[in-house]
Amino acid sequence: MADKNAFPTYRGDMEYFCLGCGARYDTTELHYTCPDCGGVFLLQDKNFDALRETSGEEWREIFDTRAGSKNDPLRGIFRFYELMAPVMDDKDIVFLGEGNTPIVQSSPQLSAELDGQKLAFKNDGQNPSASFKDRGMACAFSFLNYLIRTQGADDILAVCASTGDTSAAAALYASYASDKIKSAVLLPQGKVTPQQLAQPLGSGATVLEIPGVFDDCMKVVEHLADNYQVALLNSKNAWRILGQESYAFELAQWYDWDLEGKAVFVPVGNAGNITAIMSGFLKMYDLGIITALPRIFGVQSHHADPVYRYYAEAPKKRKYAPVEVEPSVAQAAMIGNPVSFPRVRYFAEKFEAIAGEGSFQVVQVSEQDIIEGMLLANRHGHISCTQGGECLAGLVKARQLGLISADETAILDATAHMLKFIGFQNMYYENTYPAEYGITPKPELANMPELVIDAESKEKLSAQDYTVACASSIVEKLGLKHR
Ligand SMILES: N[C@@H](CCOP(=O)(O)O)C(=O)O
Repeated sequence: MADKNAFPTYRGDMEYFCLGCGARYDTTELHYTCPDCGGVFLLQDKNFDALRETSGEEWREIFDTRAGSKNDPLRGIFRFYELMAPVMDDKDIVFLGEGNTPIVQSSPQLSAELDGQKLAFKNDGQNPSASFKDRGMACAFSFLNYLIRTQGADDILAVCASTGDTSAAAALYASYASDKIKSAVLLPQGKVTPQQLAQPLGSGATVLEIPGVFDDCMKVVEHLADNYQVALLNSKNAWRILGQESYAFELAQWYDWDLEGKAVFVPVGNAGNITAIMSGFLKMYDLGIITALPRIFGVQSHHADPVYRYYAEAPKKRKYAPVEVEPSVAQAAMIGNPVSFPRVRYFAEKFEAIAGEGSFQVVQVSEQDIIEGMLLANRHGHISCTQGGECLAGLVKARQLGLISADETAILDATAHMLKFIGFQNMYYENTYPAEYGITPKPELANMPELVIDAESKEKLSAQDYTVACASSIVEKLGLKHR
């Protein structure tokens, strides 16, 4: 019987593997891109075969037992330690409560509105900085701690470009992990929500802005990482990808490791998340922990859709090209040149090789569909961000295209907390969208506060009469009946 509190004794031997030229590098230093060809890296465990000595059933039991662990390093994403980044010691692991986010079944009414579709949201906005990025940061910062402990690394400046979630997460974990780590974040001026902007400021990071979009910021931090001593915390950093694989592990565990008839919808921005999710499912499949892969649907807005465009072409005609983005309410995915595109292509091929054609698809949705997807979900008791709304819109689109049936359970990735993106709801209700979004609010969906009594009337009333007048006005508005 596995001990739920025992930190694993297994240690992997991780190496960087370049998807461009196949070069391999050891992990004694941080790499982001291949020094030989500039390609992106994946991290692979040279000892992975040793994990096959444990059966799928035994792994399931180990992870189920650890789910009840009272040992902090194992309480979050690192309960799947052997599958992720098995080089750190327990003392390296940063645990801020990330992971274990719930999968909430859709309300019966929402399912009925969607023609009987089975669906659920995985609420990754319930992570500490209110987005899925915390999964990746927990892993990447734990690895920085490992470098500090094993190699005496000191005075680390963690940098990232961000649309808002990555910077919030990087700043939070940097402020907690070690006094040897400082954080600086680079944001596209005016294109990060006020809530997201407040997060790195509150965590004490240096917050820098430039005019432009996320893609411009990404190029700048890539330049910094190529030429200066900084630690890049975007998902180009392959340690981030490993942490984000935990989304797939948790999802499988939630469904008791049975993924038959499941389809996972993921918004695609910089494409690190869909990469990690596919990688996670493939690892579990490889080890017999799951015996069926779920189908994967990437979703992109028509205002930021390079990955959709690529897969819309017939396989032989496909040619990747970045796009110029236009304003998007799915602001976290407003990215025209996703750095993880080569990783998506790599894992999508593997998915299709195992699960066949149709196991990986990308659908495109409109801005109008995205915001109304969010509003629809939240009116039925969910806490979906605009990216969750994008997934809902993607599900509707997939149904329209006949790509999914009502009986398949769609799990939608609500990547962040709705409150981070609440300004987009307000703009819809107040009908204040700039024309570039291409959104026309439906007046019947608007919901605004109603003043019960004005300040001038209040002035003229005694305290008791004021209470009665307010109550009378409410009675009239709501049509209440006497008891
Ligand atoms: N939407 C992201 C964009 C950067 O993504 P990353 O996963 O590569 O860090 C953000 O929140 O900044």
